[in-house]
Amino acid sequence: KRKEDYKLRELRIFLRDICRKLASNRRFYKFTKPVDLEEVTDYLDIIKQPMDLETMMTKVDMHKYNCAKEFLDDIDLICANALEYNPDRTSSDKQIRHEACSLRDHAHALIDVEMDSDFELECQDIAKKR
Ligand SMILES: COC(=O)N1C[C@@H]2C[C@@H]3O[C@]2(Cc2nccnc23)C1
Repeated sequence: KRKEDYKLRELRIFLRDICRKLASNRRFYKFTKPVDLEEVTDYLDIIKQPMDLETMMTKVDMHKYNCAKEFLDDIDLICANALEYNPDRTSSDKQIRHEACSLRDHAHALIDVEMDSDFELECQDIAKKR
């Protein structure tokens, strides 16, 4: 329906801005592009559903997100993947796990601050029907 499509267009504009802010934060550099599978040859043995911020920006443009919760589910996937692939008590693993938790918390905080909660509830109703 036309009114629903206007709401989803507003959601896409909002999600592109969130994605841009996260991808421009140097702390989240490791999460901006897919893990290089030629460099990290065992990555897909461990991580069954890779995700990154560039892929998420493409998904926004392809109308894959019908509410902010679906967007945050992919942010949570980026974080869970990093915790799973980098579990050791080495400083490098600890650092990427910290960065992943920071990405997750920043994303949820940005959406809670900038998103009208009634608007998200309307989007979640649209998402259920699609
Ligand atoms: C989201 O990013 C990650 O989970 N990782 C894990 C990989 C292990 C380590 O760091 C990553 C990239 C990399 N490339 C070459 C050699 N070693 C590494 C980034």
